Amino acid sequence: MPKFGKGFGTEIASSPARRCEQFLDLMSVRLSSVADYEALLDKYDTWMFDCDGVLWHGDRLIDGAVDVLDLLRSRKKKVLFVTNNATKSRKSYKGKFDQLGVEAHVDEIYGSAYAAAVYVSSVIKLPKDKKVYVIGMKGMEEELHEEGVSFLGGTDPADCTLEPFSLANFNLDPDVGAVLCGLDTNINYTKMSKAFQYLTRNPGCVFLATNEDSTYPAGDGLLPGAGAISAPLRYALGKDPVSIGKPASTMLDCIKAKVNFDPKRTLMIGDRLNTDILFGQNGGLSTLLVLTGITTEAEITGPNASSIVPDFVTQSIGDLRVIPR
Ligand SMILES: O=C(O)[C@H](O)[C@H](O)COP(=O)(O)O
Ligand SMILES: [Mg+2]
Repeated sequence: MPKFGKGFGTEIASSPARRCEQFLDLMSVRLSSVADYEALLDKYDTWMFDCDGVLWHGDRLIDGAVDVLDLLRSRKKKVLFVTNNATKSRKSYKGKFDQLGVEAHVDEIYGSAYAAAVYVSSVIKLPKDKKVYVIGMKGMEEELHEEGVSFLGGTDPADCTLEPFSLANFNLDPDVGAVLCGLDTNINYTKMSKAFQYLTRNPGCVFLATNEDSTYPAGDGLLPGAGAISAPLRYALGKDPVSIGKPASTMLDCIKAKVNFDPKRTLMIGDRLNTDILFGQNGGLSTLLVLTGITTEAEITGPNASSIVPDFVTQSIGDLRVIPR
């Protein structure tokens, strides 16, 4: 089983035994045999799946993903879906799973729109008379509504426009206490300008992002992600938002509030090192990287390998189909 290096710059221990432990601890394990995959099944009771790049590309399922999810459920494993994609609410994600013929239940689905709404209502406890200016889509609005948080912007036609933005005609809403920025395929200068006004003119207005993924794997290739949507605001403001999605712990806190699981017997499966794998590591989970999404072989092997090193690597989640039913 080929192995390759984890982090670099680790102080090499003096004793041979400790050196050996260090060496093994710094290595990922590339899964390849039925025994490898069966050992994962024995070791982990809870399986947390990232979605884009692991289960699907856009609306195109990754080959074998459904079979593996069915296998896990047949073995009484707890299956959870943990996505940074804020375009859909938990309920509308359930609709996507249904459309794709994948068994999933709303309380198994945790998206960054949900985590952001919980963060606004329960972590920063935005006062009820305050509002959120949304750069984002329906999913974000549905989750904010579900949490009883007032909002403006988002899918409002007045904001989804390519008309020139007129500052002279803009009425600043003094009740906006937060700007929440997520993946928004209707992004435009009006939304950026309004968000900028709130963040520079409303005292104490907080800058939040659902997640910071630079890109995401859509059906036919890569597209700019939520991180690319908030980037112009970061640059204009000269400050970063509080990012709520993976790798931050907020998402795991939302899951812990609803689901009992043992982190030591939980496996996080993802395609992006700096969100999914780091999220797992931050939460004390084991991590499995698949190469069907963002991360490439070159990022985990060779001289420029990332310092974020998953516990396990396999080409695709579909590889686990070899496990006998
Ligand atoms: O915001 C984005 O860039 C994408 O929605 C995000 O990368 C995809 O989320 P995932 O299911 O991979 O966490
Ligand atoms: Mg992904």
